[in-house]
Amino acid sequence: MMHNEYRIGQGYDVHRLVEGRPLILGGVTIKHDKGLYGHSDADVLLHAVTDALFGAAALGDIGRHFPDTDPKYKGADSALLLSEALELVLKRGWMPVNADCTIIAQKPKLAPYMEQINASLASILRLPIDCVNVKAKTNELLGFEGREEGIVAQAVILLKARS
Ligand SMILES: Nc1ccn([C@@H]2O[C@H](COP(=O)(O)O)[C@@H](O)[C@H]2O)c(=O)n1
Ligand SMILES: C[C@@]1(CO)OP(=O)(O)OP(=O)(O)OC[C@H]1O
Repeated sequence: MMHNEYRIGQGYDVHRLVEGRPLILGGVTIKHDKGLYGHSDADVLLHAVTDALFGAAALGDIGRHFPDTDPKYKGADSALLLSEALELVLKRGWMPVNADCTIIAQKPKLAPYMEQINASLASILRLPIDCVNVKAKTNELLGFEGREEGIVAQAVILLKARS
């Protein structure tokens, strides 16, 4: 039984930028000389969105459901993990209303990829395109993001009771 009709959740993730890895953001491969390091495909945006989903449904966090000690998740496609997270949330009686996200990346310029990233995220979340918004910011050369040592993603998701 639902006590509230709506729930909000937020997610955060960071991954290191290293040479010799692809850069995948929101399920989209971005042309760049470095990529994100992780046990999985290190899709920092999808990890933040997954945590926002789990948070809104009070289901814990991504590491609880998909532990980084499990060889099963080595090189895992984070789009599949987010789809699994969505199934759990739907089974709990919730459905996403909208998602709003920010990627903090000094480089590369993400504007040319934004339409594709939004479409990819909307498809994984099974939401209309106008219910998903991804923004990009540099960090004005400040801190580890500004030094291009890593990329951060933040996400907020609203859930609505299905019944
Ligand atoms: N990796 C990025 C970062 C930013 N953008 C776009 O540039 C705009 C200005 O960013 P500032 O950090 O200088 O405020 C931002 O609103 C994005 O449209 C980008 O495409 N890729
Ligand atoms: C999905 C997982 C699985 O190993 O991906 P990682 O690449 O380890 O990324 P991180 O955001 O550090 O933690 C989430 C993990 O559960």
